[in-house]
Amino acid sequence: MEHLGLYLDHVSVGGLSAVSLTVPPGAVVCLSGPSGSGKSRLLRAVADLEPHGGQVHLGDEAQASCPAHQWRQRVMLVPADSQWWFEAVAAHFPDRARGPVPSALGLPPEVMAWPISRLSSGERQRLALYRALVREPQALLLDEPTANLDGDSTRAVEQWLLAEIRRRSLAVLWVAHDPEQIRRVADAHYRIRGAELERADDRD
Ligand SMILES: Nc1ncnc2c1ncn2[C@@H]1O[C@H](COP(=O)(O)OP(=O)(O)OP(=O)(O)O)[C@@H](O)[C@H]1O
Repeated sequence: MEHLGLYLDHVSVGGLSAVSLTVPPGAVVCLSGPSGSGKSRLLRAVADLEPHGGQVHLGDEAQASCPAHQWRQRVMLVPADSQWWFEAVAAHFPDRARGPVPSALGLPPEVMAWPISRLSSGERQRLALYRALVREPQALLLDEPTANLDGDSTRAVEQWLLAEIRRRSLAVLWVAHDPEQIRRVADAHYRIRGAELERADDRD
């Protein structure tokens, strides 16, 4: 598969104006900022789920010239609260992914047979990440992907995600609050300050 970067060119949504940044293929760009500063809305704009100003490109393809459902398949949002439609976990996965889930997720082999209703928030979050990856996107938009996990699970999921991101050369925008996590996973880190994004120096 072709390796494509994600490019935001003067994207404006809500209180954020003119956000420009580049996410190279295989790289993680972290976004942080106060609660309510617009991180989730920015991800939704990049996923073409929210009206916005400016342009987003995946490689040389413009979001505006791509049908929304195709764009969202290629630039996939994993929201903080994942949505599930069917009763069983397996029904949300293609046949080829209904076997055992990766061991790094810390879930038992029978998880695919479980009803969605019994999943804990952390189990849902890990399965939502796996569901996104098996759909083979080219870019991932992760909204606090480990928010419901304990420290050990967080480390395991981070390592698994990073290995998949490198192996698949995915361009990744990753919203995170924890400075330690940002240090571990980010190739670049931007912080929202007021209406703007500023490059953060992680030694401060
Ligand atoms: N569709 C919408 N229309 C108008 N305002 C909205 C809409 N969606 C969210 N907002 C507002 O935009 C602001 C930014 O919301 P957003 O969810 O992006 O924040 P956030 O930075 O992700 O916060 P948190 O860290 O708490 O998740 C909030 O004040 C929110 O109430």
